[in-house]
Amino acid sequence: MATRFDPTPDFIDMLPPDHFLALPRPDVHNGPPEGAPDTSTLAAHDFDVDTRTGFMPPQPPLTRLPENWEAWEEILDDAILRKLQLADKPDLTYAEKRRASVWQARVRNLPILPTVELKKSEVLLRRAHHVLAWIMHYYARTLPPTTSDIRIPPPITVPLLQVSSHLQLPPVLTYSDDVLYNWALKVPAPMTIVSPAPALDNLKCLTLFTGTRDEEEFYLSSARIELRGVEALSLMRATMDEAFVGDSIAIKRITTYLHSLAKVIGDLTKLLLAVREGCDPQVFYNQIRPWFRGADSDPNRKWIFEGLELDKELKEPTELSGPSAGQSSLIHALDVFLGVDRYSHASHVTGHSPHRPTASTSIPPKHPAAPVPNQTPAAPPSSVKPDTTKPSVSFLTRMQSYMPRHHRAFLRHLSANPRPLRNIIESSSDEQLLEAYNATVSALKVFRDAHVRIVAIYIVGPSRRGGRPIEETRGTGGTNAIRFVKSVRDQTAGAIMDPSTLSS
Ligand code: HEM
Repeated sequence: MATRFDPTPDFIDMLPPDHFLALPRPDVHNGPPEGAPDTSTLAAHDFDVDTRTGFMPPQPPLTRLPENWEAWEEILDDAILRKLQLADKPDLTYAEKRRASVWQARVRNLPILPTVELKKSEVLLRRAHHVLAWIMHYYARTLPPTTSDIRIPPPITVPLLQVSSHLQLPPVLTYSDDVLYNWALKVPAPMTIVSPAPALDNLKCLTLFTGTRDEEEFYLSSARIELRGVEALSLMRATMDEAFVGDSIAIKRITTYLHSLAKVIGDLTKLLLAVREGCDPQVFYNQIRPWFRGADSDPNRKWIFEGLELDKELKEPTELSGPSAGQSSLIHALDVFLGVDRYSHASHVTGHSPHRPTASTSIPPKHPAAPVPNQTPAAPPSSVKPDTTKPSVSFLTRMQSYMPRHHRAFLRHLSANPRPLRNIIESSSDEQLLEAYNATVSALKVFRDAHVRIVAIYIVGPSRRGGRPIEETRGTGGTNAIRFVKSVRDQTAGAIMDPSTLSS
């Protein structure tokens, strides 16, 4: 959001103590000495949020690691080339089984490549996480369903856990691997000093499990939402600037910004629904989605990370949900900015079925490298019955630990806004401002209405055809899918403000 520049220690000293550039970077491992700026990424100082591409990187992500790590790239290429199939595919042939087992043996025989040199570059680390997590999901999902445990071999465990620890991400495929850092331009951009934002129809993906257009469109629908959402981020920033001024002109401007924000959210809804144009629900449910499943989706098999003893710094991972767009920082940012998060992220919105807890319900949300952010006090609307399941951390809060650490820091910064929007509305007694706020929250609720429809089309419908009961239909993030997305939608509606809350 902030313009990029190169802060020097002198500059840092001149900043007010609460300025975001002066804030400590609590989530950086082995960071710079106290008081010195962190230059571990080009964009560290602006939370890696770009004015043109938002939470997506401004340059297309790295497509291949340097030669030292070519063995990982090759084994991923090989998985794609062999067209590896899901082990629980109903009509799996002998040849397909054989291809998978030969590939798995290659993975087990890989050398354990050192990761020290990767740690010099955020871009290398991201690509390494992408490649290793992709290999791990290929490996786990091609193991015969009869295998008692899913054992991840040391050549994957050791580097994946090292890289993940450095990035402060769980060692599993995340939204950043399959959306944020999984794109390239179809037609290369013209050479200019500042590259323009990619056009929404000029994107393709780098890595796919199935090679289908359906899978590519599934990831790209989120990528397009991220890019269209950039205007939302700039409207948030403009609103926060006006809130600082706080006079009647500022209130009028905020009113206009909120109406614009409602329109942007309307566009996000259209982009979400457009996933139906390129991604077939049956293909999604039966061929694509099973690749994403993390440990949460394996209640009867344990995931065992072999080789932990080879590096004493490594710890048994606890956060192992599959990737979910619930990890999109953009949607979280909208929630936080609008003050909807105290409803949608409330601790009872866990997404878990009370009678059938998932593996993750027993996992405390304490991935050491990815701390779960503080909870805002829950304020559920009276019409929504709280879920009585145990875990006290909401699904959405837990999903923040799967986001790139700079984006997590951005959300934390946004939550610490000293002039929260709802307070401004309550104290302004301005009916037009209230109307604009409610229109924006309603637009977000409409987005979530559409999302409920998408989950019904892509998960509930196909699962019914397969004869599985709706109550057992899980999201890749481990939630009881339809029940959870409906609950977040209802909580969003609960944030609409009653005119009687205005001070007279
Ligand atoms: C075929 C397309 C999609 C399907 C089937 C789908 C499915 C789901 C499911 C099952 C969940 C529950 C959480 C979990 O266990 O993973 C979820 C959550 C979520 N999804 Fe999607 N999703 C789709 C597309 C998208 C897109 C394009 C976005 C926008 C970036 C999005 C944003 C979210 C968000 C923000 C949540 C958390 C709940 C909320 O805040 O409302 N989804 N999705």
